Amino acid sequence: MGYPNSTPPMLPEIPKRVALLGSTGSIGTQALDVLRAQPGRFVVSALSAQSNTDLLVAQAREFRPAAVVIGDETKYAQVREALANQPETEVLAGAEALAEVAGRPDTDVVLTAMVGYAGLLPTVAAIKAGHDIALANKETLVVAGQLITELVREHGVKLLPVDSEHSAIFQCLVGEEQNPIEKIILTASGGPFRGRSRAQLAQVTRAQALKHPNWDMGAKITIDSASLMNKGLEVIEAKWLFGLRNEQVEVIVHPQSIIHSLVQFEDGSLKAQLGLPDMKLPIQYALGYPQRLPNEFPRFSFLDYPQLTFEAADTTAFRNLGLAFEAMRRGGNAPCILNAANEIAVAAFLRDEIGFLQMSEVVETSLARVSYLAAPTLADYVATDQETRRVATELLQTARA
Ligand SMILES: NC(=O)C1=CN([C@@H]2O[C@H](COP(=O)(O)OP(=O)(O)OC[C@H]3O[C@@H](n4cnc5c(N)ncnc54)[C@H](OP(=O)(O)O)[C@@H]3O)[C@@H](O)[C@H]2O)C=CC1
Ligand SMILES: CC(=O)[C@@H](O)[C@H](O)COP(=O)(O)O
Ligand SMILES: [Mn+2]
Repeated sequence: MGYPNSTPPMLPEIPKRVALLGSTGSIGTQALDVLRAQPGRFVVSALSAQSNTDLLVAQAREFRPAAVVIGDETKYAQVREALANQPETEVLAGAEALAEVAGRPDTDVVLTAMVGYAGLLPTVAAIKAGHDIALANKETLVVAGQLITELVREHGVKLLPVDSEHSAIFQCLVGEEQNPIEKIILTASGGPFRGRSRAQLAQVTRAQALKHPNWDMGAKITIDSASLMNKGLEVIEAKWLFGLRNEQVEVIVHPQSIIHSLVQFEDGSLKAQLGLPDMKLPIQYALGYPQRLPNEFPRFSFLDYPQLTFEAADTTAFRNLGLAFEAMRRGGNAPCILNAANEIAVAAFLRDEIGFLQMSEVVETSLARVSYLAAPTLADYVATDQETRRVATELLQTARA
């Protein structure tokens, strides 16, 4: 007996064409592992990196996409030369080329695995071209959630979450189309500094912040996890992905990162998705959707995790989570300001220029200083991002002087 109305999983007749933007990063390389393990189901139409030319070239040689984009234009010649004997792969450079490639017609789904605000314009181009989006780049929805979700509806494309919590919620919602959500509960690991006071957080180092207890991720998101800004960004991401009112999104700290998130329906029933902390599953689910593809990923055992624990998030010590909730409630361009200021602050922390707590100060002051817009256009978001980066950079310079 199978499920009612079920059909057996079948190989698609034509492989799905995947444009993988940010292919050299943590999500990008894991996505290529997923594709490699599913021969015949997927082909890679495009790959991109910002500066890691060696890995981008190696990936291009293996996957033979129609296009590769190197973000850093000074590295164009190096990539072009390395791929000179591969005429089927066009080499391009720069941010505009990335958006142009994201909108090419030789693609079915664009996996946005680049980090930061840089995800916004390629995602807009991909949606306008009618491509489904496998969204790892949460900053896109934080910056411009309303605009992106309107574009998604207008162009009739799918917005498939890759972020583990949002994938969990998405998986819980399959088959529940008739049933409104009462609330969602996003789980947070609490990061490496869970339980620390503000006085203790003032002393933590970059090296400590880069050691996430459960996940191996890129540097920016790892710092965001340590400061709980990651959870704040995910709250805003969830609001837009699932069409929720602000008060329908909650956060609970769950240090083991086994329950990836939960949905509560109007009858009080809670559904959760569980698994080991491994991004390959949400990446594969988004790319294979609606199919669950067989794989060899390690399996979860309850006996290895006899205790799954929960606690409240400390928004006094971890100011960023409260700031993100405030930005979500203000709406308009406030989340865009939050995001840009945070990107500047995290980069400064990673350069050892500011302390851990100063990151929240930069975000809070930027939110107070940059002009608020209630109904921003795409051009307004671009301008807000630039203005906030200028303000946040000035704040850092003043603090150093
Ligand atoms: N890592 C994870 O487990 C998870 C990540 N995410 C989200 O996925 C996204 C990617 O994260 P992650 O893989 O960890 O990040 P990484 O830093 O590991 O990788 C980022 C990728 O984006 C490229 N890149 C960097 N800057 C730019 C730019 N300005 N324009 C275009 N491309 C750029 C990098 O190229 P290069 O290598 O050349 O620098 C690299 O390919 C983020 O939005 C993150 O929040 C969400 C859930 C989990
Ligand atoms: C893997 C993933 O989705 C990350 O966003 C993860 O959620 C980070 O963990 P915390 O932010 O909960 O520490
Ligand atoms: Mn996440």
